[in-house]
Amino acid sequence: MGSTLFDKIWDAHVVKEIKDGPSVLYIDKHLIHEVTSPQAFGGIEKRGVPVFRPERTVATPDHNIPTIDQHLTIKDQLSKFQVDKLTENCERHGITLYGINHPFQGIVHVVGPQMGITQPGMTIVCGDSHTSTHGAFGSIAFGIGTSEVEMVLATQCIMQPKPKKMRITVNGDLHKSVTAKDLILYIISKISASGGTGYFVEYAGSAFTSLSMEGRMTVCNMSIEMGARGGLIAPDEKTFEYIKGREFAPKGADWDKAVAKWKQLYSDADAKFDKELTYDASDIEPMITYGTNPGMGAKIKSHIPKLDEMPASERLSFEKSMKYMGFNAGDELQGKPIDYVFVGSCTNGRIEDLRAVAEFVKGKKKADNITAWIVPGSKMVEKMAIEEGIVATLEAAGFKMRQPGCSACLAMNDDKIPSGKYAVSTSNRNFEGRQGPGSRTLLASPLTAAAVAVTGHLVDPREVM
Ligand SMILES: CC(C)[C@H](C(=O)O)[C@@H](O)C(=O)O
Ligand code: SF4
Repeated sequence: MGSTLFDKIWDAHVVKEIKDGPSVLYIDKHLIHEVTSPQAFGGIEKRGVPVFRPERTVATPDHNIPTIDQHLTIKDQLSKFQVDKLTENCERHGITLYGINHPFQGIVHVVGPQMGITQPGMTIVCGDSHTSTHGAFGSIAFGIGTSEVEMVLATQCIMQPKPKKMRITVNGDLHKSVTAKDLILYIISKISASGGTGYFVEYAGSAFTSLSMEGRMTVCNMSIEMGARGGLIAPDEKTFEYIKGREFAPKGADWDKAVAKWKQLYSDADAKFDKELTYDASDIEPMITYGTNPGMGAKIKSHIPKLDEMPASERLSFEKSMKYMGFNAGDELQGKPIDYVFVGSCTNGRIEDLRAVAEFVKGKKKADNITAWIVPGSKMVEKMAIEEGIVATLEAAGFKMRQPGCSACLAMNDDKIPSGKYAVSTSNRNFEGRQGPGSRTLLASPLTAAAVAVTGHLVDPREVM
């Protein structure tokens, strides 16, 4: 029997199998940020253990940093402490740090791919659930907890039980103006926010292979929002083209050798998955979430489910969610007034996302009732956005440009959506209070976010193009 892509990579990294227990897995790349690393460094220092392979870890601050006046000292004391700690720890242990104001700084999951650190066939971990993003390059990438961060620092390995394997195939072509974000929101709305629990997902089929690398990252990023351990896509020419020439990409003869190896990374025709799901791309339309988990999504042109359309077991939590959102079962989605638009995050804060927004709003103005924030995913994205005239276009339309970071995706800094306000957000989580206490989040694609910014209410972008 053939092997899945996941198995091929996993098996090549097992250092030791423990009978009926987890495997000891070698980790090629370890990314760290300021939130989940301080205790891990504290742990190894207490034990007097050095960082085993410091050159395999790369650090950048992203969650706690302000997105205004980054050249000044961070005002919030807790945030300053976290970011300073990361700097000190990296200095002490000889770890590469792209600190605040460094030209390579950014959200950790934007930084890895943009630097060519993320490559096919690797195992990549980070103390952050959206590490699944890197699976877009055909790698096994997943989030780990702080104690595992400590394990990786000390040994470059972790103990992991092998997840089950699921393949999600979407055949056919996506309609025009239907994006990667709509594709993944559609899948999560079908299988629910827990439908992937216990699995590592491989995405296959023309709907995924036709996506850009940015689009594939958006899809893999949200694997965790269906409860999966991670998600990956077999690498192809697009993948190689994207990596080629980047800072840490193999060069010269090493490049040819690497590509030859990467070309072996696919699931064999007779590989067996524990679960297979198949969808048709032509059924997918621009999507929006209306509730308080990413599985509560619908086509923008449809309506919030009526109570009798819900399974009886879900009605209570659905009603609670509707109360929080200030919506009613059965409501039409289009036309609902919105207060904020947030374009950014590791899901949709890359250059392609900013381009899509700029292209839509060019020559238009944001609606008066909307506050629109654009937060580039990294300094490199910010630089490109300035050079390409994207920043000028967006500012002329009344959008506020911020500096790179996680920002209002989780509001660990000052970028908070006020209580009771509605935000259409290109991020990945719509939990209660995620974007600030009492904030109400509706997840959408950058294109939908742009259309909402211009009209001031929920709208299918195709109706205003
Ligand atoms: C702070 C961090 C640990 C967290 C995560 O793991 O995902 C954050 O990035 C998030 O998106 O909620
Ligand atoms: S942008 Fe959002 S989802 Fe991504 S790492 Fe930051 S907080 Fe987490």
